[in-house]
Amino acid sequence: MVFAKKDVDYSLYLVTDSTMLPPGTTLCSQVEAGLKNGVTLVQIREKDTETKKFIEEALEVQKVCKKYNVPLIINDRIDVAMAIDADGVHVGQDDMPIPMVRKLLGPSKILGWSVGKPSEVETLAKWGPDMVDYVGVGTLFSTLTKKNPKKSPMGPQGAIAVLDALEDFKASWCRTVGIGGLHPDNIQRVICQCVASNGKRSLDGISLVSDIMAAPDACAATKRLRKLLDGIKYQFVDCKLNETFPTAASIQSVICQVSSNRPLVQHMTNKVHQNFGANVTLALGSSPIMSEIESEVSELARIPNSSLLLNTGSVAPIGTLKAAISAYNEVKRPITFDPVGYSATETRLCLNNTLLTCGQFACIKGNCSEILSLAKLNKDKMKGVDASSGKMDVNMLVRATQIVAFQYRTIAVCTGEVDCIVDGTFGGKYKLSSGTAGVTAEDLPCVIIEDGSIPIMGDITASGCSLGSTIASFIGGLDPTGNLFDAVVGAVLLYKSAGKLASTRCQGSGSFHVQLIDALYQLFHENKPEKWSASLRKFK
Ligand SMILES: Cc1ncc(COP(=O)(O)OP(=O)(O)O)c(N)n1
Ligand SMILES: Cc1nc(C(=O)O)sc1CCOP(=O)(O)O
Ligand SMILES: [Mg+2]
Repeated sequence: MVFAKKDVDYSLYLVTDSTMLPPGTTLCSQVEAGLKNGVTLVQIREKDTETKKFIEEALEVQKVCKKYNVPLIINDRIDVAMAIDADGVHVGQDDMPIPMVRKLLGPSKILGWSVGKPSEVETLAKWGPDMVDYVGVGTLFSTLTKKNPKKSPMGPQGAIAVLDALEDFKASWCRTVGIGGLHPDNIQRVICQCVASNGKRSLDGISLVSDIMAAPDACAATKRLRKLLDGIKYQFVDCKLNETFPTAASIQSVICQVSSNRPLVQHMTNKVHQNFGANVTLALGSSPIMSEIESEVSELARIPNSSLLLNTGSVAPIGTLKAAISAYNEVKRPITFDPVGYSATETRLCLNNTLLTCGQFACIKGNCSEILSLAKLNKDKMKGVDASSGKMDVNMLVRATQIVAFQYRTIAVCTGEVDCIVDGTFGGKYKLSSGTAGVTAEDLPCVIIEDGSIPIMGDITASGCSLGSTIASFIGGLDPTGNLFDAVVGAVLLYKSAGKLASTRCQGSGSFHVQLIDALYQLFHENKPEKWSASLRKFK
């Protein structure tokens, strides 16, 4: 049987591994459970099996695949694929070269290649459409399944680079599956985030081993995966996404919600910010907890209206930060991420990039240097952990903020004399293959907030970090019917207006600290956004 290549469904691609079978199951029983419940492509990958047994197993699996009219791919072994007339082969960078494999297989068989970087995409594009039919894009996340891996986890950002390369090198025929450490807690985020910058393609499917092969109930495991793949909405917070543009009235409503819900704002932050952040949070009718105890993050995340502020100036162990991200994502509670000094040092760059692959953030905020670096638009290294000096072109800031919002499917905030806020959540919508149907970062909703310069804001510690406390309070205090974009915009508008008000009342930086808390308290409890000094306008 020859499968027409254009008809191959890559959406749920099971790769076998009989070394992890649960008791009472067999290679074929796990494969059949998958096929019955939505697996669309099967690859037999038995790295430690002798040829004779491998052929026997492949023939059995082939029989099951034929029953469900699903193609069978053989891993590595072109000889076995030819011997049993399998539907295709998958090889990696260290296996037989693609042109040789294609010559042996002939033109009609499906040929897959493992790809981890754009230069490998350039090669396949040069070979043209008769060589590689699909690529396995990985390793997305760390996995124990692939022994002695040669590639370190690339995260969604690495996959985006591969998707961009496929578009740049015009390899439109080539399909894509993500692979490596894929499980129900990260699949929707991967499909949502892994979109080419031109919006024209996302992954065509996900490929996995242990989530099905090691599942005691492979039927249920496959059904769960199928449901995630066939969904259209990735609701990573229990409030509304991307509804309308913020107005004074909608911001007033946010403040009413925060007042009545009194959110618990867990701060994982630097020592300098802790005390001031706690006082800012209290001024906003919210309840701060400065906890970096890993064993209690799950409990805290489950408290109604919990909200996590993750400021990577924190000295908590990375394992604790990762545990906090998972805990809040698991219960769909918001995380505000502040990548302090994003690329100021190699250590910070590695820490921030690692955390950015670990979960979904409701809001990513940073100063213009941090946002420019996150968007990979900041050529030279950041100077220290302060925002870069000098005026920034607003168009450049907007572009960088839109890129960050688009790539992380988040609400991105770029702070400075002019604040820029972009909603990259797409209302939580996601789709295999077609990405955002061509919608790009430049098309994202963007607002600008300004109130003239407030130089003294830069003369106190933790003023930027405490905007994080304000955002975390506002998004944590939302009702399920509340809107995330309204809350983030409202927080930034309030914070800038309070800064301006405090600057008119203080005698110096010492009293400015106190005046800023007073101004936040006053404006919050008055709740008259239409009277605030900062201006809010749509960009474009
Ligand atoms: C769908 C898919 N993607 C990647 C791989 C990995 O192949 P390779 O790099 O050749 O490594 P081994 O699987 O041979 O260890 C794959 N098998 N399938
Ligand atoms: C077979 C394979 N290839 C990978 C790559 O990165 O190319 S990762 C991998 C194993 C994936 O197993 P699991 O779904 O259990 O994480
Ligand atoms: Mg291989």
